[in-house]
Amino acid sequence: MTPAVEFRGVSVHFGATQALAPLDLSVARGETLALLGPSGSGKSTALKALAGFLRPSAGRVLLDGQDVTDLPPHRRGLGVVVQSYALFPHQRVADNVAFGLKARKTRRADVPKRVGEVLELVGMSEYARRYPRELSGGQQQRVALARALAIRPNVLLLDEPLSALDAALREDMVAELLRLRAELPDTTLIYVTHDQSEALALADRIAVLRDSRLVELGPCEQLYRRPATEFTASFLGAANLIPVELVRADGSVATVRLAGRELSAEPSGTLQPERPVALGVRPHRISVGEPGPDTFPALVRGVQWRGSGYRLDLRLTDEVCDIRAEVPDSPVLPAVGDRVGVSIPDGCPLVGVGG
Ligand SMILES: Nc1ncnc2c1ncn2[C@@H]1O[C@H](COP(=O)(O)OP(=O)(O)OP(=O)(O)O)[C@@H](O)[C@H]1O
Repeated sequence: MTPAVEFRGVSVHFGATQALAPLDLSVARGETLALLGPSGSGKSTALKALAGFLRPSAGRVLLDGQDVTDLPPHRRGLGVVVQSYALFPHQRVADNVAFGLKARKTRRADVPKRVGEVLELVGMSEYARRYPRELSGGQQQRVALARALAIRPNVLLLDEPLSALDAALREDMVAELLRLRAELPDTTLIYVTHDQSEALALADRIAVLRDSRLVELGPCEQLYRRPATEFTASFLGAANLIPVELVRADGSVATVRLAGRELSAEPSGTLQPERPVALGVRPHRISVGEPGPDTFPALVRGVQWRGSGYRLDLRLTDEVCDIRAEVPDSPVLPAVGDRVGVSIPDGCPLVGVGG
């Protein structure tokens, strides 16, 4: 089937700076793709090239199989929501939402009905006559969404849409977006974020960007459970990367050695024979207890209360490797300076390091 969105070798330069290395990426109709990466990794640049806000230095952008590289933004038929809601302050909510419809010369008589429909969709019907300043941040963001949806776009682009909101509101908005998602099954959604939990919650697939390059692309669960690169492992879920020695690799199972003990691991991606490897261990999968013959000796270097549990900063003493553990609240909690025993489960992903 023809992809809804296709980047074909799209690259962007600003003078000598490469903001986006040649990107090849297809997004299916109805799919949600998250572009995830740290600040400056090229996410917004990719989105702007797609929206037509900047012209690629090379490559083509296709929508539904049509080359739109030379079309201005308003002729691409995309819905766009950016971080700062960019509502018109002197217009009421309903007029803000109607803006795109009028610009597209929608029949006058159809405008109020369409505005009503999308305000209903985002749960803002009662606020149609308010001004943006009379709304909370979350409500303004809903209006911005309604405005983008009013033109019934096949593709909706969201650039860090929740980053101006506080943590609790962000979580509510993720739930809202999921509900909206279910109501618009044919709309393709491209969601730019540096927040891995938003990407995991919303996306079907995640494209991980680093230093202007796509480093990994795949379904959320695959990237989380079997990241192919150390970067994805550490960025998506903040895995500890513990250097280990590869004893043998046999398809989907490998045996590794850490501090003289063997563990089984799951190699993801291709392991290069000469390249060092690391075990990607999520902080919540590490357990901490009394030192014993089946545990790795460690020194407690930091204890932080996190409400629902504790974060422990530990040094594996045999390996001189620092790791983080997240442990539930417990009556017997280690203190800084304590010597403890760390257990690492079998089956953690094994990734190549460097290169
Ligand atoms: N107009 C510009 N002129 C020069 N360099 C730019 C311009 N826009 C972006 N860049 C550079 O291109 C690179 C990618 O920027 P981009 O905004 O796409 O990153 P991002 O991943 O969206 O970051 P953030 O999460 O901080 O928004 C960065 O190194 C940035 O400094």
